[in-house]
Amino acid sequence: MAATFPSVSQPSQASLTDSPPKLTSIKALAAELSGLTSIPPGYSFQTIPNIVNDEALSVSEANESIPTIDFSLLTSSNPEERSKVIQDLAKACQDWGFFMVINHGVPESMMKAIIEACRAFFELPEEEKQEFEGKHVLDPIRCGTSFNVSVDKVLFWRDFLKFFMHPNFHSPTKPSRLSEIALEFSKRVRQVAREVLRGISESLGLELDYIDKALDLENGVQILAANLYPPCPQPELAMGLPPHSDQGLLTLLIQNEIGGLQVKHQEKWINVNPIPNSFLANIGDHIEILSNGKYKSVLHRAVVNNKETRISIAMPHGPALDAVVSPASELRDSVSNLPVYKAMKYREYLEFQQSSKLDGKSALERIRLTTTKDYV
Ligand SMILES: O=C(O)CCC(=O)C(=O)O
Ligand SMILES: [Fe+2]
Repeated sequence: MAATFPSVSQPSQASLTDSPPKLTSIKALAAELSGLTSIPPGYSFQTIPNIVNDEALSVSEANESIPTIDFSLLTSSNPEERSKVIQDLAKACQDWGFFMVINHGVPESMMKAIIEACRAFFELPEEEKQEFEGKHVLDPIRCGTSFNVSVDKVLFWRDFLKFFMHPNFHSPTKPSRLSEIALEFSKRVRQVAREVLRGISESLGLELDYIDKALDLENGVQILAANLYPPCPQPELAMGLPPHSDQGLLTLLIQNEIGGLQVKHQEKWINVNPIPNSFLANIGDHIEILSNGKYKSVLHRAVVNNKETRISIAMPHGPALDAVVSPASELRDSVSNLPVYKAMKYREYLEFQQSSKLDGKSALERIRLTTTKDYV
């Protein structure tokens, strides 16, 4: 659907004409607003509890305690090194759900090239980007603004481009170099994700290839989700992306040098500034389901700033669309042996999460089994 902004979102004191232009991206709106000091009311979370108000008070400046995983040790032939990194991974997943992956072997030049190619996509004329405006969450290529303009009550200060890179590779045809760069990059990143998932499998006490086989990762879904957050005149009132967890198994994220990602850890928002040339990895809802809650997906959000454009590229890696995900029987509670989550096809979960309001961990809560009648 075309993202025609509601009239409330038009800038009140802007030099816009009486019939407001059809703005389809926050990039276009930010350009319209240039030189102004306030945002349109349709972007203000000021009156919405728990979004920008009280939680902003507890932002911690430090990110040094976010764990680091040395990827090269995951493929080490030295059993001691391997067992140490599996323990590190178990601790990172249990304590944080987030970790930085270093020494992963993906060339830095490739990481920079994909960020620049996505930036070039966002800089295309609005009409050209609209060719790639998907209608359905499972459309292989989709760009737009906010999260889901048909359900977002307040709009997010964010444009996005999403495309499926696996099991079938898709990519916008413009700018011309994007497709070639994304194809090569997707293969390299997928190898990293699968190796980390093998490590996670082992760290849970499962067979190395348990996740791979149980969830048919040969046909696993790999998406590239590029996010653009232009400078915002009132960053304290707006939000790039609200608190949410990711749906897949493992997301690998890269970004330009501008901060904005915050991770919720022990009831505090922690600013994350990834180490250059690393991937920021996080556990998605489907690891929480598979591990029956032993590893939990973690809330994170993107805040905006008034100085520079931030670009991030999140690459969620999930099960195959038709894989049914349920808690591994090996990991169920040893006393009651009950699964905590309902079994569900990945496709259905994706449709649900992506078509509703992005709201914390509400998608996962929907399949949580809480009463004995749930089990019959
Ligand atoms: O921009 C960011 O750092 C966060 C992006 C994100 O959480 C997502 O795309 O799921
Ligand atoms: Fe996310």
